[in-house]
Amino acid sequence: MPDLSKDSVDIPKASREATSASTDESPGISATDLSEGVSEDVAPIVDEFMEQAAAQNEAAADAIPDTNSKPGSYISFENVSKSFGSFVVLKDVSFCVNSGETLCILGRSGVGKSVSLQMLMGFLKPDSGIVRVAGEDIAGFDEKQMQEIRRKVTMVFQNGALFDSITVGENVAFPLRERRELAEDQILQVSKGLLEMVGVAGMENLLPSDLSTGMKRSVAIARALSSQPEAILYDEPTTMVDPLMGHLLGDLIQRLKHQLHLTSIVVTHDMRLAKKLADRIVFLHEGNARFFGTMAEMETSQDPIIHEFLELDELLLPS
Ligand SMILES: Nc1ncnc2c1ncn2[C@@H]1O[C@H](COP(=O)(O)OP(=O)(O)OP(=O)(O)O)[C@@H](O)[C@H]1O
Repeated sequence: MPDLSKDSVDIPKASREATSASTDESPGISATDLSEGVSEDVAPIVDEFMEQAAAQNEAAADAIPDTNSKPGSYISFENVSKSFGSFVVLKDVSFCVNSGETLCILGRSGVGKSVSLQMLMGFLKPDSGIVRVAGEDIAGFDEKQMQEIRRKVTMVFQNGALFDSITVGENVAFPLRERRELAEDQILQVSKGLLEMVGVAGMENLLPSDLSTGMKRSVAIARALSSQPEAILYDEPTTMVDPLMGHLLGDLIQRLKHQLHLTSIVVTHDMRLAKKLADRIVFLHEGNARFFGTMAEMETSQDPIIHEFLELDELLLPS
């Protein structure tokens, strides 16, 4: 099996405290289970690539400084405010995501969900408050420092944001080529395997314009994985796709979390997805983080605004 690591680092097995609040942990699953269904010729290299990513993510979690003797959050908003002119979008908003956990950001249209993601990526700056990513306060970061953060935290946009003029395979290979750590044949094998893993096998030679919305999103996830990120931010991953594709994308995000110890933030209107994925939820309403807690806590909340939101969802999407 090829040694994928340029600087072969002996990463210690993570000994950190388990911080996940979810009830569906799958401790028996390893990174290699992700390559189930990947063709035999590329499975070994994909397994090794994924094991390397999982080990890096465990080491990254260990590297987050503790806060008050507790494991620190990988991502947090601390009293963040953001306005455009006189229009206040976020007012003193706080929430956090621990390493390996999934946070879902919920709320009606226009409450600042996408603005929050853009601040985490450094595309927008907060007016006040602290935005912490990978444990670091990024408020004062310049573009070069943000590029370093974007190596660790990547975003999957609604439209996939693929490069239109190059093939699907080249899109997925792009981050691998940039890193210059693999030989060309290894790059092709990893790209092929990642596409098979996310359910779009054999599409390497197509252009993004040949794909459906759901397929573009799957390819965008494969491209995100090829950069071995520590965290992925998903903007409305199941919007505008059919229920089956939505289900497949949800399952994929879930498997990546468990098998790669990926930290995830999912902006969604899809309560079924939130129920499936969220360790915690932040519910934005009129500029405030109206609720921050688990789905079970949200469902038993006495807050009339939360009630109304959940009831409306039941009406629109009866189970
Ligand atoms: N760059 C910008 N300049 C001015 N206003 C902006 C900018 N970006 C976002 N806004 C405004 O901020 C508000 C929040 O936008 P945002 O896209 O975060 O909403 P959202 O919660 O993601 O909504 P949706 O669920 O409809 O996508 C909106 O009123 C939007 O018009």
